[in-house]
Formats: sequence, C-alpha cells, structure tokens
Amino acid sequence: MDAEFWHSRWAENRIGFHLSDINPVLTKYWPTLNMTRSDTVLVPMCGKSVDLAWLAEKHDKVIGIELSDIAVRAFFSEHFYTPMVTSIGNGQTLYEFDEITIHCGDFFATRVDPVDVVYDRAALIAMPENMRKMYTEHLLSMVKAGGRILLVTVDYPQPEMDGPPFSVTKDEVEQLFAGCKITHLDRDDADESHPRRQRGLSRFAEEVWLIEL
Ligand SMILES: C[S@@+](CC[C@H](N)C(=O)[O-])C[C@H]1O[C@@H](n2cnc3c(N)ncnc32)[C@H](O)[C@@H]1O
Repeated sequence: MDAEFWHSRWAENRIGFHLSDINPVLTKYWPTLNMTRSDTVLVPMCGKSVDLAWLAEKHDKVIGIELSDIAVRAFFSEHFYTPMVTSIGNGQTLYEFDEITIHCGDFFATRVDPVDVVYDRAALIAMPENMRKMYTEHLLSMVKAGGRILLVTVDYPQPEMDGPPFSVTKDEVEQLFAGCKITHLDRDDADESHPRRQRGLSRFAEEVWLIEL
C-alpha cells in the first residue's frame, strides 16, 4: 500500500471506509476512558473522518495525520471550517482550525508532541502486514507514558479477501503492543446480511481494544 494507492483512492472518491456518521464505537467507548478536556488526542490516518469534529467538542487539542490533501481539504470544507494552512517543509502542511490540527503528509515522517490518547479506526488495519510493526512503533513514539489507545481492528480469514482493511488477529495485537496492558473491549460478529459476508467472507468481525502504555 504505497502513497499512490491512497492518493488514487481519494482522487477517484473510492472511500468506502468513510462513515458519514460518528462511529458508534467512539460514542460507546470514549466516555468509558474518563478523559479530560485537556487530554490531547491523536487520530492517525484520519481521512476526513467526522469523528475528528466529535472529539473536538470534548477536547482542546485534536491532532489528525493524513496523507491526502483531498481528504484534509474535504474535512474542513464539509464542516464549513476555514483552517489556517502552513507549509512546514518535509512535504508536510499543517491545517489548523480551533481545536483541530491536521498534519497533511506521510505518517511515518510526522512527529508530534506525545499525546494522552489515540483513536485508531481504520489506520492499523489499513497497513499491510509488513508495515504494521513500523506503524505501531511510530505510533507508540507519539504517546505519553501512561497514555492510551482506543484501537478498532477487523478479523476475517485473510486468504478470502485482499485488504485493506487487513485482518489483524488477537495474537498480532498482542505482539505489536507487547509491553502494554491490552484489554479486549468488544467483538461484533457480522451476520450473513453484512456486505462483507454477502461478498463471500465466511466470517467478519470488528473488534475493539484498549491499549494502555
Ligand atoms: C482506511 S482509511 C481510514 C480513514 C479514517 N481513519 C476513517 O476512519 O475514515 C486510511 C487512511 O490512511 C491514509 N494513509 C494511508 N497511508 C498513509 C500514510 N503513510 N500517512 C498518512 N496517511 C496515510 C489514507 O489516505 C486514508 O485516508
């Protein structure tokens, strides 16, 4: 999954991963984390997720990282926000509006001050297996000691479908976040009416994890 793959997806509007409503996982589990307004939030590979706006109602600083400037511009224009746009070199542009800052550029080249909490929806699982260790190490470098990650993964038989999204098993979550406290919060097994099952997957589940550093 190189940058060109994602740039094409956005240019051709092939963004089936985008949800027009707030992700129910976020509304269900975020309040259980007992975060405060001053806790800083990182949303890696944020696309134009409306979850950013929901998080910004609850936190003073919400930081997104996203490769595609089409996605970043769409996020701000669809919310009628006019961001301040600053080129910061190294192929990165900062978009800032009130509580929300989006770093537009390559995640792996982005450095942010360590945050209190991460919301990872469709970021880890957007990475092929050979990039997931590198992704996780870089992510963990941007989280404070004692910080937390709310992680959403999917589980299905990988040979039955090409990702993304890629299936990430419990064993892999445990390997990637070795040394952290890992709590399995939820598993939602899709029934046969789910579009992924209709397209031939013998099973498809969404799982939610709390990772504590
Ligand atoms: C599956 S989408 C998920 C978007 C968002 N998290 C959501 O829930 O709607 C993955 C996103 O990661 C972005 N992306 C992929 N590789 C990236 C990279 N190296 N750096 C920053 N963003 C990247 C893509 O452009 C895409 O918007």
